Amino acid sequence: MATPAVSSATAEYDRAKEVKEFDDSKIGVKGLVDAGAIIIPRFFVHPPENLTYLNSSSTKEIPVIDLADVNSDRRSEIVEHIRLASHTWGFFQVINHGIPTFVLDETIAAVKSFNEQPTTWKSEFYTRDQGSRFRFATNFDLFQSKAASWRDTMQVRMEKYTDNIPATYRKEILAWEAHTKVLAESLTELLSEGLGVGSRNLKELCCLQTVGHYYPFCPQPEMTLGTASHSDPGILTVLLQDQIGGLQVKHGEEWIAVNPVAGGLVINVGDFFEIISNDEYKSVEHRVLANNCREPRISIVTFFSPSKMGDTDFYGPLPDLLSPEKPPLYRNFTVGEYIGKFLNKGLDGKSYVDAFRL
Ligand SMILES: O=C(O)CCC(=O)C(=O)O
Ligand SMILES: [Fe+2]
Repeated sequence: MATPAVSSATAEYDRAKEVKEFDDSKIGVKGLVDAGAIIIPRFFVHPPENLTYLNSSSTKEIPVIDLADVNSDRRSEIVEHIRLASHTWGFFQVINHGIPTFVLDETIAAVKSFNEQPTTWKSEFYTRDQGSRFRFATNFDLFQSKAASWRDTMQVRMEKYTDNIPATYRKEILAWEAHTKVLAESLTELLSEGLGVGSRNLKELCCLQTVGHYYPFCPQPEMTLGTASHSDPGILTVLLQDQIGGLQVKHGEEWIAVNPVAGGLVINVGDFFEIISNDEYKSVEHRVLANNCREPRISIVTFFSPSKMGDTDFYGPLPDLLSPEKPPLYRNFTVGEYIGKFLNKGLDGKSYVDAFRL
């Protein structure tokens, strides 16, 4: 008797069960590696269309911008450099940004150390509870995405209280956030100058959220990703990576490696900035390859997002940028409407800005 074909519904069911078992184990991807996995669970396998150009051979590089003389008569030159980078790439790196090297090193060390604590201790923090100020989990979109990615993430939600951050790492994370906030404000100013609009509105707009990613060695790096392709939803992102590499940014049809620059930070424009700049700045898709090194890859990412999230707080292209020749390219919308779309679908390769395009 012929074996009945497995219906896709059954396959979906099995997948859901396996994902849940993994999530319930609270061991994270690192736990799988520690247990000696040489084959990745099938729910981590990405479809071929996600895995194109994994070994990108392009020699192009995103711009590296030196901020050392930002308060000298070179300022307008730097503003133009940043404007152009944000327009054509949506990504650039900064050096001499004012954050001391020891702060960068200690932040990376703290995230590494947290992830390398015994699984039983770490699993106490493993949760998907959005209300929790400090948490740890494999992929925030594990249950929404079509394929899981080979990384674990700790997430800090900054508010008045910081006592949920484990004491051992509190000092490092708070120092990183304090420094990054100053840098992001100064970048927002430079980006506003590039648009020819005042920066006050944007500065007031921002609240921040930090994640620390841990990409352990992946035994089958050609079958999965570390982070699936996406664009960041917020205004601006500041990203600190160690020396392993693997971050790639989409440029036309190509994937370009964002190679680590010693002491540098990666800056990228988020979807909100693309919209309020009326497409002057681009929010660009990026992804991280599954790590094929024995050494884990660590990155710390701080997202600056609109803080006013009420039902009556509308966002859209900045009125100063509009004229009869330059009509708005987007309708106005609330942050809630936007984030709802993001959380429902997870990282699925493209941004949601088109949902608001006129
Ligand atoms: O780990 C990285 O380098 C990038 C992560 C990322 O794109 C994100 O968290 O939005
Ligand atoms: Fe991102």
